[in-house]
Amino acid sequence: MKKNLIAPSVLAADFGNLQRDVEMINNSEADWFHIDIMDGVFVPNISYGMPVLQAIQKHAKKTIDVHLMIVDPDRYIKEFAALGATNLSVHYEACTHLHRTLQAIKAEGMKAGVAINPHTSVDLLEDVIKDIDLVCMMSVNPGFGGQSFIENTFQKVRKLKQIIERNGASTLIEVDGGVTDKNAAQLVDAGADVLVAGSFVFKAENPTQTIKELSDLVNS
Ligand SMILES: O=C(CO)[C@@H](O)[C@H](O)COP(=O)(O)O
Repeated sequence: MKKNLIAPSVLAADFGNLQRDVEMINNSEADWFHIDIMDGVFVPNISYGMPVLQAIQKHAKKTIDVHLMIVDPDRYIKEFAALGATNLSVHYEACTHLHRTLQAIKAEGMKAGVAINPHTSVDLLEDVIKDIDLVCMMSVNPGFGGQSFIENTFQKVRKLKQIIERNGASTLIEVDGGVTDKNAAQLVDAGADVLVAGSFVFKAENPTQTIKELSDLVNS
């Protein structure tokens, strides 16, 4: 049976205690670190950039999954590779030559991801699906943590799973935004492989236990 993965979103961590929260993820049953990079242009918020990722990377002992919410992401592919990113996801809506961008990410030794906004149809990925290692499906409008999950995501995940299977691709489906214990099992049933959770983990009284419960819920 495949393992469904949990990726806590560091955006919801306590930046005053960042090393503590990184160690919490290291010592938990989480699988990946999810890192949100926002430029204030592609999305109406600015998160953090290279120096913070460098600080996280110094202590992180798991896969570093970087989600770029920036315009013209090609400019920074080499830098994210040098900073230790394992996966690099660019937004479909931010790329003019998506296929070329995916090749450039892979050429730097990273897994190539494509993030899609809630309004973007999964059908647009069919012709490039075999080149995508990971689809980061946004289940909120990107830019902020703590938003409510958009229910239409379930049918998008099902449809994307069909596209992946029809094309014999091995693309992982990651769902990002508003993930909780209320929708996690249904997302995995629909075909999701990776669940990103920010507020649900970091606002919990016991984040380590919450990660374990979420992982158990989708791996039982
Ligand atoms: O990319 C984003 C937001 O743009 C997400 O990764 C959020 O950080 C997830 O946070 P929650 O919705 O789980 O609080």
